[in-house]
Amino acid sequence: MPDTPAPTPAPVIRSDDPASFPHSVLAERHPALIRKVRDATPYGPEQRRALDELLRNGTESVLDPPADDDWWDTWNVRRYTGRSWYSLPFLAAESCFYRQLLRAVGYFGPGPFQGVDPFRPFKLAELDTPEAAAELTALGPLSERPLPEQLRALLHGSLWGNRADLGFRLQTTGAGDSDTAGSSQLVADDTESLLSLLTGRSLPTGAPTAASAGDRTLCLVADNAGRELIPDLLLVDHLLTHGHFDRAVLHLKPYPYFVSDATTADTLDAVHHLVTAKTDAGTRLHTALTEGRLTLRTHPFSCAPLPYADMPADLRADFASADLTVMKGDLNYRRLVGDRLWPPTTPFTEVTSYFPGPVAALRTLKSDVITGLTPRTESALVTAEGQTWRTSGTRALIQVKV
Ligand SMILES: O=P(O)(O)OC[C@@]1(O)O[C@H](CO)[C@@H](O)[C@@H]1O
Repeated sequence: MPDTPAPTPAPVIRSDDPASFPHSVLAERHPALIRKVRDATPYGPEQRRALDELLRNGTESVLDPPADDDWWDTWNVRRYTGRSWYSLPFLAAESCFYRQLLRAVGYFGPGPFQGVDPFRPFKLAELDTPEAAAELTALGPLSERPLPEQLRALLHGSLWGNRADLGFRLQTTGAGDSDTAGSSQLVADDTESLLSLLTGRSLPTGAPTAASAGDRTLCLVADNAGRELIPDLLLVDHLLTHGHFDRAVLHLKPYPYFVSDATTADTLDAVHHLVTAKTDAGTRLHTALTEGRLTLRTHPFSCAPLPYADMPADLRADFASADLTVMKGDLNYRRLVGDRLWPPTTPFTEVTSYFPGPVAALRTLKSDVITGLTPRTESALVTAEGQTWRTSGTRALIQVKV
């Protein structure tokens, strides 16, 4: 079991306040997701019964972990047995829910549905949308722009690709499709520092990057499949193709999680999609995979209900050996800074100081946690919107810790 995180003054986010965002996730989003999963795949009576049971007793009753699944012991979550789901840390409650959902559909087997991703129908549909096609069409004109401009556009494409994961759309219908990226401001913007780290130049402050010349490794901790993973892969392709990194390691989920989180199968689907669309990037990514310049990692901790501060030694060593780790998305952000109600002006660099090496967060704001705002930004947001900016998915940030 990992070490317990150091005590901190900021309270852990829970779901027990009925007016809170986390409560709505457990009370509304999870039941909606069970129904969607039930409708999307012709599961047999056994799996349907288990899904109905989860719907009936799921988050409304107390936590009842199965005796024969050691995931609950590995991450020390069996200690929550008999407690209301709403009393758990939000991160743990969600993680336990996804574990129960996968068990209900027989994902862990044995049986005919072993390894069948209940979210795959939604993920594949994502790749088939007119919006996804338009994004690929835009690659042509982009390739004629100067390289620094391309990199900046691909970086922001990867950021805004996180705008609306499939789970998010269950609750805020349509929010993910509206063109909010252009009109929204970044609430924190370390783009210049990140570009320096990505290209190996010295930082705008004049300080040299930690990266040495040559032999550079990028870790990209992916978030969602489909329309987020495609721009992530395009960014990785650009960085490898133009010599900014020699190797990239893509961290993925070992099995389906938080609806649309990317797995190995989703990554292969995305690369296949890029190849079928006859993009040069697709061909290059395919080759990079076969040559080992792009490698895939599926560490079990990626589906653990814990913050990165508790990561095991082997994962820590992975990140420590990278010249830069890029964390994509809201869930990774929650795990990176700790899923706590920090005062919004708490420095990002302080809460991530434990991280072994330079790390960047690219995230649209879809949950309460936030760090690294200036007092001015915070008060402007609150004056304009109260607290809705925290969870609406219309704001974003780029933050860097060197
Ligand atoms: O990591 P992602 O895909 O950007 O976001 C995951 C997410 O939708 O899931 C949680 C609610 O289920 C929220 O915290 C968050 O907005």
